[in-house]
Amino acid sequence: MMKPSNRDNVLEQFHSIGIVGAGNMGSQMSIAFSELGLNVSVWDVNEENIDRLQKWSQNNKTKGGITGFHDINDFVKSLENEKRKLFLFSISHGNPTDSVLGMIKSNLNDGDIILDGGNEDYRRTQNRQQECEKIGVHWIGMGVSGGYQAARRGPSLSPGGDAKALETVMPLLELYAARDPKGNPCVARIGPGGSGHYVKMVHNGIEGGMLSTLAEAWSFLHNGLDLDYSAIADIFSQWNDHGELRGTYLLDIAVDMLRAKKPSSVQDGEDDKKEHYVLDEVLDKVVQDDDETEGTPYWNIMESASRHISTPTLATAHYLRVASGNRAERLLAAKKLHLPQPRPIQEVEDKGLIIEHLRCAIYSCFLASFCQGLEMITRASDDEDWGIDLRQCLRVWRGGCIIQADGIADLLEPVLSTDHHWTNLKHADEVAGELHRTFRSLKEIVVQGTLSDQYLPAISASLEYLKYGGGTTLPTKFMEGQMDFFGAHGYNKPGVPGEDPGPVGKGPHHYEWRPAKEG
Ligand SMILES: NC(=O)C1=CN([C@@H]2O[C@H](COP(=O)(O)OP(=O)(O)OC[C@H]3O[C@@H](n4cnc5c(N)ncnc54)[C@H](OP(=O)(O)O)[C@@H]3O)[C@@H](O)[C@H]2O)C=CC1
Ligand SMILES: O=C(CO)[C@H](O)[C@H](O)COP(=O)(O)O
Repeated sequence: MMKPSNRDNVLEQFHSIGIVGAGNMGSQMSIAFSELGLNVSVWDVNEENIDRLQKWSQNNKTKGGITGFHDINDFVKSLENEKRKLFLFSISHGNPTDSVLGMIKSNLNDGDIILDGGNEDYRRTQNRQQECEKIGVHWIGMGVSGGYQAARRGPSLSPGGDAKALETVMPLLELYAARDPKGNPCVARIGPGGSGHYVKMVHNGIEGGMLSTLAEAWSFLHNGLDLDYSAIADIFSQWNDHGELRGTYLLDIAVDMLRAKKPSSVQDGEDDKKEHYVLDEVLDKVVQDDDETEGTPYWNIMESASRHISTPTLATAHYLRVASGNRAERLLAAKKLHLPQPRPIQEVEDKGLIIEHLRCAIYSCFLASFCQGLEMITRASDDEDWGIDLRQCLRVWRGGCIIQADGIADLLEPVLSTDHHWTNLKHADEVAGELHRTFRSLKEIVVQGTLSDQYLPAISASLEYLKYGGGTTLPTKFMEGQMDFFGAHGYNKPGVPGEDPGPVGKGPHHYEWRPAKEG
């Protein structure tokens, strides 16, 4: 935990910060930094956002104060008195970020630092780093996790970029970041280049796998076991309290979400003394990405495919979202397909036992999501020479972020604390032991769920991931034969040294399975 004297030292170095963007995240970051004692200047292309924040600041005095600007040049000028200007961007990724950089670039000086706290494709981050380097400015791609509330009380941060610039800003970031249960700040220097944004992208991939698994579990309990929201909230609360799923942020918020009720209005067709669950006014459409407002799950899929990492839980979670987003198309397909809908599981002898299987299955899927994500990070770090230490990723994810899962972090911490270079976490005895132990439950849930037509995309993808990711004789033997038949792609032979198992590489053998007809 940072001592008060350290805090004063930090504030001696950083008097002010310029925040670009006053939307969900930027507005709360502005308040947080002014509460820490910095003078906050803030600009947003959307003037209403600035006016709203300015009004808040007039009614709520903070230590440092907040000054909103409509004019971007005045905004940059307000930071001129500092030894170096420090900016924090929190706006839409891609072209909007490029356009704002373009607007302020001529007013930047050698030594200025820009923290990009939005989500971003790491390659675009690296392009900006190169562009800024030419004028001595440091662009740091910084993953920020925990949502708008954490942006105010302290998020989990994964900054990546120039080592010296990172060293400069770390004391301030440590002051701002969330704390883990031991009081350590959830921020670490991830590495050079776009490594920080890469790690945040993977965080969001794991987040997707966990979100889908939990949504499927909620539906299983509600439709398959006929439990009401209040009963499901109680179950989630127990799971979050102790055992392998303890300290899982998404379970924690699920409990409150399942209990949230509001008065029904006359427009709802109810009399105004009645209440309804807020969840019941939420449609099943997840539209981010479908409407181009996000990119992280999509980047995850592209990344895992291009780096040859099998990430079915993360990918399938995203495809569920995509299918959910286009509800009109889905409803039309439903009319044509006439498929059975999720229904109560028949002849349940022991509901408690199924619920316990479900708990273990969720744990297995969460663990599978972490394995897939961490494997992506290792591969990218090796390819890009980033030297990412997985322990630091885990440290950043210990508190304040969406994928906080104390039980899983406690399992992974000793594994990652060894010097072993983990390219595949299923090779770790502790992880493999847990995946083995929970496998039967995972299978049981997929079987029971399939028989009663539950939705199980991430859960069944995790089961298959474990089956084929740890399989000894896959059906791909047949696939490889067919590919050699039609494409002369070559194959490796069983039991031949250098081929079995051999490196990942094209086999030297070809067979004329059906000799071509002459003439
Ligand atoms: N919400 C969350 O939980 C988290 C979000 N993030 C990331 O943080 C960033 C901000 O997210 P959030 O605050 O939720 O988003 P908001 O939509 O609330 O805010 C985005 C801001 O960017 C502005 N913007 C859009 N286009 C441009 C442009 N061309 N030039 C300048 N500004 C522009 C928007 O203005 P306008 O209103 O006019 O569109 C808005 O003020 C995103 O990159 C997001 O991925 C990261 C972690 C968590
Ligand atoms: O970054 C986040 C959380 O960590 C944001 O909430 C983000 O908007 C989530 O959306 P997506 O799943 O589309 O990335």
